[in-house]
Amino acid sequence: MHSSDKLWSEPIDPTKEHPAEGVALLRAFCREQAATLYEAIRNVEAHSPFRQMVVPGGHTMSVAMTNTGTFGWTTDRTGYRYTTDDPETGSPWPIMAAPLLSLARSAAAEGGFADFLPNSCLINRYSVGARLSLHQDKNEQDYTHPIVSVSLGLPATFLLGTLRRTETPRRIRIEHGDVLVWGGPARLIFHGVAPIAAGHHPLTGAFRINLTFRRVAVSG
Ligand SMILES: O=C(O)CCC(=O)C(=O)O
Ligand SMILES: [Fe+2]
Repeated sequence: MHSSDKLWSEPIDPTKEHPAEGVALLRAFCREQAATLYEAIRNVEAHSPFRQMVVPGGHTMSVAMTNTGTFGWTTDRTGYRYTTDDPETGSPWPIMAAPLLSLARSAAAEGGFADFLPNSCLINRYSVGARLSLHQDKNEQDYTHPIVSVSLGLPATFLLGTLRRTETPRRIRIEHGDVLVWGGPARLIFHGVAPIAAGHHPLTGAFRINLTFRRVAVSG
């Protein structure tokens, strides 16, 4: 039996950890709603498919991405940006579904950031071997709002760094249903994801899915 097969019958025991100042790790916070969240993701994917984007250096990312919300994060050879339209379809990014928005808001509040109103949700899909190198989230222009980062499906090793790129990040195992919230003094921490190990998850199959909710400055 896969260890992940047990997930649905295990008692839900959410716990809150504070791995660093301004960082909250909400264990199993959205496990009960995972199927509803995943349905919303599948609906986004039907309109704006996952795609592997190219970074300015010319390298193709191993993570496949799409977006939901008013603004979607994209990259191509010319740089990183937020757009209101999906460059692949020419249509606006799909509207953020109510269960996604309410999860982001409640997780932020639980993490100490009341009244978070995200207008962007980047959906990252990791297959075996996919990774995200150490980076800061700094394309949003207004850093008073936190980041809410939701994990579904296969587990991952999250690399939790500090405000300095050269400091060795802590390795934190993140599981299906866990939510990480960071902001305030931690808003610009370096972070990343180690290569995903092969596995099978009853909800997402061969993938890990991450939802990264942000509030992007509307003008400027
Ligand atoms: O997949 C994750 O857990 C992190 C994603 C992330 O850091 C990002 O999309 O900026
Ligand atoms: Fe990030």
